[in-house]
Amino acid sequence: MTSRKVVELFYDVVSPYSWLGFEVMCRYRNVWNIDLKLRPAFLGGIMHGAGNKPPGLVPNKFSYMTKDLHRLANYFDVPLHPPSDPFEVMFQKGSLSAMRFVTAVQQIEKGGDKQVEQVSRELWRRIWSEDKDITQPESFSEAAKKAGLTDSEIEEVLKLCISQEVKDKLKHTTQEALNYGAFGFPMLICHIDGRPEMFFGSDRFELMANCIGEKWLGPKPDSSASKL
Ligand SMILES: N[C@@H](CCC(=O)N[C@@H](CS)C(=O)NCC(=O)O)C(=O)O
Repeated sequence: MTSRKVVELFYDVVSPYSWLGFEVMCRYRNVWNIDLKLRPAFLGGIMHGAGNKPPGLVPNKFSYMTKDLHRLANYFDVPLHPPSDPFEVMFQKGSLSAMRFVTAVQQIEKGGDKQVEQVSRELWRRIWSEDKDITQPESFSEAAKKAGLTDSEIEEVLKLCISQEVKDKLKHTTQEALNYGAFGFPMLICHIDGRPEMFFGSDRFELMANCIGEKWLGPKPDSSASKL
């Protein structure tokens, strides 16, 4: 039996704070004694289901977040640059089809989650670094190609992502996040002694490390400290 603690990361590529949390967890997955599970979900469904509103809709929060994200991009060393029209990108175009695409990638990936990791990263790069579209099939193809999927895998995923099976899977994961108490992303669930402990945000790693008996070594832990 493994002694690794299971840590689930619920995220949506529309969320810049999720990108930060995602990169940190990917850096720590071989440093901490954890089994990281990537849980792509739909932030719009979380907001609706939890009766919450995106923080960017409050003007003062929006201008604070713009500065905050600039500082955090440097601190975490993630190439985050807001799109020219964040409102259009986040609230009009949204991420439903993108998250169905990521869900479909997870569905076809057998053994590990390298492809889900790379495709998620490429979609974040498009929306939150390069100001590119993440709603059209051509955009998904480009992201998946950069992530290393073959042409036939991309064709399969593009078919799968409009299927009822994938729509239901994304709904189900989003509902699981709500059941854990989600009201926003990123959300991390640490399974400690059979109990799920929930952490919200990319700014709770020090506390989370303390709860799982690990050390927070800053945003870029030396991978030579790996326990593997
Ligand atoms: N303090 C958190 C903020 C995270 C955050 O604002 N996430 C947004 C999505 S990008 C959200 O879902 N917010 C819900 C809320 O603040 O209630 C962090 O540093 O990561």
